[in-house]
Amino acid sequence: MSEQGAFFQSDRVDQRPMRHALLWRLAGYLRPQWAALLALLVLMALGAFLEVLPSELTLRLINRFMGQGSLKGAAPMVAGFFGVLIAGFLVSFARYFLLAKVGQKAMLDLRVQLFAHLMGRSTEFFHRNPVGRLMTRVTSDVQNLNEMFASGFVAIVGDALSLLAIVAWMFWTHPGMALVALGILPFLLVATEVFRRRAGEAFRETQRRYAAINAFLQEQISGMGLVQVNAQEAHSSQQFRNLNEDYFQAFLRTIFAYAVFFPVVEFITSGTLAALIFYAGFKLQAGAITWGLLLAFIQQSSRFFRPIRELAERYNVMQTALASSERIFRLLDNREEIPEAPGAKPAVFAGEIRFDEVTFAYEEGGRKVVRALSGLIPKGKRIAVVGHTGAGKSTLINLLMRFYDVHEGRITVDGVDVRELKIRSLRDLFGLVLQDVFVFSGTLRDNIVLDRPMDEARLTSVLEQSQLKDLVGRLPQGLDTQVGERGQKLSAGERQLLAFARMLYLEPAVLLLDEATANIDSETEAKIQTVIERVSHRLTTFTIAHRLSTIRDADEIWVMDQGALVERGTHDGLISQDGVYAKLVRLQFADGEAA
Ligand SMILES: Nc1ncnc2c1ncn2[C@@H]1O[C@H](COP(=O)(O)OP(=O)(O)OP(=O)(O)O)[C@@H](O)[C@H]1O
Repeated sequence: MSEQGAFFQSDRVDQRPMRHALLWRLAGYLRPQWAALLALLVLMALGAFLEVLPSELTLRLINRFMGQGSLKGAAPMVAGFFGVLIAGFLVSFARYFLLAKVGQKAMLDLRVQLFAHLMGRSTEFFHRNPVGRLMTRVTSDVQNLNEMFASGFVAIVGDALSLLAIVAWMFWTHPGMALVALGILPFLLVATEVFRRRAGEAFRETQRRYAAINAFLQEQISGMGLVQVNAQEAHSSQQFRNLNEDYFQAFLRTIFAYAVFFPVVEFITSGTLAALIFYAGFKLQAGAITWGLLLAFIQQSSRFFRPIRELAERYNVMQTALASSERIFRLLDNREEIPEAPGAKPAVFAGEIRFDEVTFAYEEGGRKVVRALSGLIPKGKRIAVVGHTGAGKSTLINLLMRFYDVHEGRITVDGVDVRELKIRSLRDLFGLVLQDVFVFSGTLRDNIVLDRPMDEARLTSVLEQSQLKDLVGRLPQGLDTQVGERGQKLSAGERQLLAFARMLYLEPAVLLLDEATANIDSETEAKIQTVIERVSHRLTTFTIAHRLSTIRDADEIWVMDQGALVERGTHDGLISQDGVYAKLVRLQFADGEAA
């Protein structure tokens, strides 16, 4: 299956989800706005009443004044007629505004809830769910729900009230004529049902194709550099073209269904009008009805068809929205999170962090990435981890920070299992500097301080310590320089220095460092080394080292191989052992790096 195919598959939901449960849950988002909903109901009832009133007035005006051959005394009725029209306008305005407000407010709550929920998911969850798909949940799926609130739920009640008012008026005025007008119903229902089936599937297909275009765009634009470097432009353009062609075809099928449905409804409507006039002709001849009544009936009949036609359209909107809500609720029900023990304690690090026979695999029953690893990180010491690519070094950081939980063994901070500690306080112990530094769009200052309280003195000292002072001095707007999305305006080395500044501002107890392997010029490299030197005198450091030259002074070096700790000791000790570490050093030396 193609990637897009997989995307559709994963986004496809049962078209017949448990509707009642879904609707009930959705209604929960409207419940806090019960007062506005009540007002809407009143407005809709009023609107339905105001819709039949003009016909009643027409009937009376014609019967009374056409019969008497003069318009004397008609002024109050005509004024009343205009009054009703103006009131109808005002009610319709208030109804529209309130309806949109209720829908948007519900969406606001849902989007905020979704984002908060996303922030609570585990790292594993994000590894398994592509960004594009999660974006769709919070944006277009929520938008579909808005359609449902705006033109679904509440509007259906409005349509039903209108229908009720019209039918009631018809029967009250002339039951015989009402029955003729209602004779249209079976035909209209059959046409609507056929349309609903045809258009419904085409409409959902359009939505899926549109989601695929979004997902493709998201991926391609984020990876545009790679597309251009690998001369993939033509291929990508073709893929994009294919996706759009699919969307176009699906859209045409939807439009076809609409294009057939509306003329059919017009035809049925005209037929009914003809029947009504035919029937009324006999009645008029017999003097059983008046001209006014006939005209008022014709007026109401055309109003009567509108809500029915709209109910058919709204059905499709409801279907799409239900599918979206199913996906949204599936996300909201996702419980993949790192659990915090009920009586979790705040983390205190005064002595040591210990890995105790730790074993871990990323997937249940999968390959063990860390195997029975034991080791000690004493406060104030420098521990370095080395090993081949994929040996499991970064995984140790993931476990320390509790992005994942160990499967066997335990990790303790001053003797307390990390699973017994408050997650926030555990993570606050660590200052993380990874190879791939994430920079948010915003200023340099925002990126260092993040959401922590602003402290100018501390910031100045941090700039000094992290060797960022020169860079800030060179920039025309200094700390207020916008760094661009993902920090594009900074070099890899500058981003590293920024990560150090961010970490130092946090004042953590332990520095977790995954050394950058990216090409950094020797001047920046030297700066980074100076920062590390300074920091390591104050903090406990746990470094994943790629350049072995940088860890000669480490208090202990852990050598990992396929998840296991195979050697440990100081640089000199390990060199004299002439084992794996000595071999790694020789290899790097041969590669041209000073060992
Ligand atoms: N999220 C993940 N899901 C599944 N497997 C993973 C995940 N992250 C890492 N792995 C696998 O776990 C193993 C160890 O990865 P880890 O990142 O710890 O290695 P490393 O020693 O840090 O490598 P490098 O030096 O290249 O950064 C690798 O084989 C990797 O493919």
